[in-house]
Amino acid sequence: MKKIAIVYHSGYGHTARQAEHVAKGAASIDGVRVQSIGADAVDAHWDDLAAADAIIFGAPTYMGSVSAPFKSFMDASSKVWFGQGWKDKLAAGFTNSASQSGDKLSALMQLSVFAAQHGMTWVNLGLLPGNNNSKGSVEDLNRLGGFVGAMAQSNADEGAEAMQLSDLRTAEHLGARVAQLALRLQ
Ligand SMILES: Cc1cc2nc3c(=O)[nH]c(=O)nc-3n(C[C@H](O)[C@H](O)[C@H](O)COP(=O)(O)O)c2cc1C
Repeated sequence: MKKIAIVYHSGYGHTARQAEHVAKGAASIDGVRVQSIGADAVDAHWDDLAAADAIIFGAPTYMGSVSAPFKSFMDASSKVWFGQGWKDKLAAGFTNSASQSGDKLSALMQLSVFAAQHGMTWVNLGLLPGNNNSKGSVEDLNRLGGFVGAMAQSNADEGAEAMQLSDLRTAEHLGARVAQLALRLQ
């Protein structure tokens, strides 16, 4: 069994829903066990992260970067960094924000640099952009056109239940991709 951990923060539930779909995608692959961990509850789960084959990081984009509780988790992980305890594990990332762009790429770049500092191997989204030609639509997978990780956009005046299904399917794709790659590294 390959172990996939998802560490995420969500202030208002949108990124939590995105995380659920990353987990759903990973769990759809045989031979994989998935564990979702709230970034603010990580203290009970350092051993689980040490045992994981892959860790997928997720945070909402707040002020053009990952949210503060997620950054606290990043800083707390420096204890692991000293011993390079996550070296060569797979890593991937996802983020969600209100604007179509909203500087989500900045948050994903933070996550990928974070993974690199830990010596992890970054898994990109592996999808061509959707909704970028005259036949495209918001229903397209990867409609926001990210490459580094999975993006989702949530209207500022709506709850997580109103999130775009295409963004949730894109999250599922990322989870499944990480699980498949983890299995390839037997
Ligand atoms: C403090 C704060 C800062 C935010 N900054 C951004 C931003 O930089 N770009 C953006 O598009 N949306 C921004 N938003 C909107 C959130 O990204 C959006 O509401 C998101 O769906 C929240 O995810 P969550 O429910 O998982 O917390 C911000 C929201 C808050 C509360």
